[in-house]
Amino acid sequence: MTDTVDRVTVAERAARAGGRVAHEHFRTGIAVETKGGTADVVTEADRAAQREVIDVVRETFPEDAIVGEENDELKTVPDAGAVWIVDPIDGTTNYVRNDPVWGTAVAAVVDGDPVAAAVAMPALEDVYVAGDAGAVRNDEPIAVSDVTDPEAALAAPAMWWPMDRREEYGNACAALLERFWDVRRIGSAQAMLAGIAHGSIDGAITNVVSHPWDSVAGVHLIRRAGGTVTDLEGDRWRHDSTGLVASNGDLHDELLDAAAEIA
Ligand SMILES: O=P(O)(O)OC[C@H]1O[C@](O)(COP(=O)(O)O)[C@@H](O)[C@@H]1O
Ligand SMILES: [Mg+2]
Repeated sequence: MTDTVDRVTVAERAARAGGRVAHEHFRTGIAVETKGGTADVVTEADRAAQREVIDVVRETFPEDAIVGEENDELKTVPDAGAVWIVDPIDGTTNYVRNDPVWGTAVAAVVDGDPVAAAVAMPALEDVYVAGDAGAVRNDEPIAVSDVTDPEAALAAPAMWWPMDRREEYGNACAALLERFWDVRRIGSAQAMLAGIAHGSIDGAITNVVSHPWDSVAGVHLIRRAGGTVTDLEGDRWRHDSTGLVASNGDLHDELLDAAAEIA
């Protein structure tokens, strides 16, 4: 039986490998497809990168379940057992518009609890890893910000609200702008959560149910970097929670207040 340290090593190896495949196709004019007739975009690079991630995971953990954004992998996280969660390109809209803010996210959970995570951002030459010891970027320890004054803080409306919930999206932005210095929206949820983990962003709110591939790796990074992630009630966030409130810890109550105004 392999242990948590092996899962951290494999998460990093798989994210780097998937990210390498995606990066080979970056800024090459790859064909852009849409999912379900919406502006939700996908490319052959997403599918190829996911296959690469899964191949690397399977070398060491052939029996574990796999949740993945693309293809016909599982779409929800089983409650029991060891599971890998893969977003081959988080920020595909950025990717197809030649913006370097996108990443390959890999998380490992056991019985619903994250034990390892890695987010590779090859176009920025950054790799984030969270394991038992803490969180690192390019092997250097990272930590959440020490901003305590809301009026000096940067916060993000997180994830995505469908067209029939745009009023809530507006409410989230308004609630943040009333309290904080400014908002951030960078187009990749995992990159944004990694931003909270390394201190470039101080918090984030949403009232939607996040896709596990958009959230679990980044949530684990934030916790390992000293931050806090809860649901809208302030209870510990899980992959199936409704809503997500992430922060550097000090600003958490202020962010919970903002999140309560979304709906
Ligand atoms: O909060 P941010 O950084 O602006 O990004 C949010 C966006 O990132 C995403 O995670 C991108 O997802 P995909 O590119 O994997 O579809 C979306 O859920 C959301 O639209
Ligand atoms: Mg995604």
